[in-house]
Order: sequence, then C-alpha cells, then structure tokens
Amino acid sequence: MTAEPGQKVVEISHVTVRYGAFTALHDVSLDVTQGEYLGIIGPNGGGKTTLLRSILGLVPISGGSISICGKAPGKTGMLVGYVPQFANIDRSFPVTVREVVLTGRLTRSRLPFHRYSGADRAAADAALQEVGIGELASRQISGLSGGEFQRMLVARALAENPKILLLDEPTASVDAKSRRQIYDLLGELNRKMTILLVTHDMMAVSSRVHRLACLNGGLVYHGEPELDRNTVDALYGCPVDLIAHGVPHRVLKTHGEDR
Ligand SMILES: Nc1ncnc2c1ncn2[C@@H]1O[C@H](COP(=O)(O)OP(=O)(O)OP(=O)(O)O)[C@@H](O)[C@H]1O
Repeated sequence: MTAEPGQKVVEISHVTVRYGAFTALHDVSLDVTQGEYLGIIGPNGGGKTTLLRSILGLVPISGGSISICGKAPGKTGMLVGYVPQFANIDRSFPVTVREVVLTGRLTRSRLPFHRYSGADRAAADAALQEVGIGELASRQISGLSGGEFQRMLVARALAENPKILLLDEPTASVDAKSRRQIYDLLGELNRKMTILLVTHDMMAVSSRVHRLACLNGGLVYHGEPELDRNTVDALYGCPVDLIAHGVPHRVLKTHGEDR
C-alpha cells in the first residue's frame, strides 16, 4: 500500500450491522486517513468491537459499505493487523512468546499445516524487538506479566508488517505503568502506521489520539479529541471525568448513582 498522508485508508459509509433482530450499529459513516491515530470510545455494548470486526470482515454488514484502501473487508491481505479484546489464548498453555507471535504469520492460504520459515522467525523476532520484549522470545507465556502479555499480542499483530493496526482495549487489564508503556509504544508505531484504538480509557486517550469517534449504536461524535458535556451526555447518559489534551477537567457533576 502506498497511501499518502491525508489519503483515506478506511472509508465507512452508512454502515448498519445487525445480529439477528438486534441492530448493533446504525448508519455509521466515518473516514480514517493515512497516518491517523483514531480513538474509538463509547459505553459497553456501544458497538466498538462490532465496528472493528466489520472492518476486518469478521462480522457481515447489513447495510452501507466499508472500503480499506479500496479493498473489501476480509480481502485486505496483510494490510490490517488486529489486537482483539479477548485473546483466545490459555495463559497456562505450554507455548513460548515467539510461538504465539509466529501465529501472526498465518494467513488463510498458509493454514492449516504451515511450516514456519526463517523469514517467519525473523519477522516474529523483529516484531518482539519493536514492542520492547525481544529478550522474552523464548519464555513460556505463563511467565509474562499482564503488560508483557499485551505487548506480545501487539507483536503478533505486527508480525505481517501491517499498515493499519486495530486494537480493542489493549490496556484493559494492565497497571498504570504498563498502560503508559503501551500508549508510548502506540505513539511510536503511529509514526509508520494508521491506528484505530478502541478503549474505555477516555482520560488517557484524548491526550494521545488525533481524533475521537464516539459510538453508542450510532456515531455520536467524530472529531477533535476534546469533548463537551452534551457529547458526553449523549454518549454515556451520565456524567464522567474527562481529560482534554492532557489538562484535567472535572467537567461534569456527580454520577446519577451517587445521588
Ligand atoms: N455475536 C453476537 N450476537 C448477538 N449480539 C451481539 C454479538 N456480538 C455483539 N452483540 C451485541 O451487539 C452490541 C454491541 O456489542 P460490541 O461488543 O460491539 O460493543 P462494545 O462497544 O465493543 O462493548 P464493550 O465496551 O462492552 O466491549 C451489544 O449489545 C452486544 O451484546
């Protein structure tokens, strides 16, 4: 892919996603440009994961269209890397960090009995270096901290050298120090790839991303990473703390449950 800065790399137009009779996303339109760092926030069940999975072609859309560098979801080859919300990996399983990252080299055409090549191993080790845990390549995953485990998952997503990286709550279960390290890493990665980050960490994300998209079934807001009270009310239906551009503001009153 040779997209120029400012060129649209993800084009989401009037997208609706239904699970049976339930509409998870309704008429969402959103463009992401080359080199952008987009934060996607919203309440539980707001459709954030559904949006990422529909970009990946893992969830069929019921209406509208999605284009990734002119390609349909699921037909993008190595273009898009994904760090899922719930990695389906048993942490007690006897497997090394490198072996997990190597699975990022598996594509549909290489499944199911692919023998990893030297190039595969070199790519996995380079990805581990990139996320700062190269020295842990031979360690069993049961011996990783929460932050190291998350970085291993980022390395797995980087193993095919994607140009667009989708992450679903990569900081959900880590401590403050690891969270900062992951945000620093994403800032570095953003120098060479477009990033779409789903998070509930509104405080941190608004000071890091270029733009925010707020989802609550529909797209409530898309724009600069400062939010006003009306937007937050529309999004969450209750007061929350915000940070805008690193400056803390207690922008809203006490949560309704406290009254
Ligand atoms: N496979 C599915 N079948 C039926 N309903 C689903 C399915 N996946 C998601 N949903 C529903 O769609 C809605 C949106 O879910 P989604 O996981 O996209 O939200 P989210 O914003 O990522 O939530 P969270 O912040 O809790 O992770 C939810 O009401 C969820 O129950």
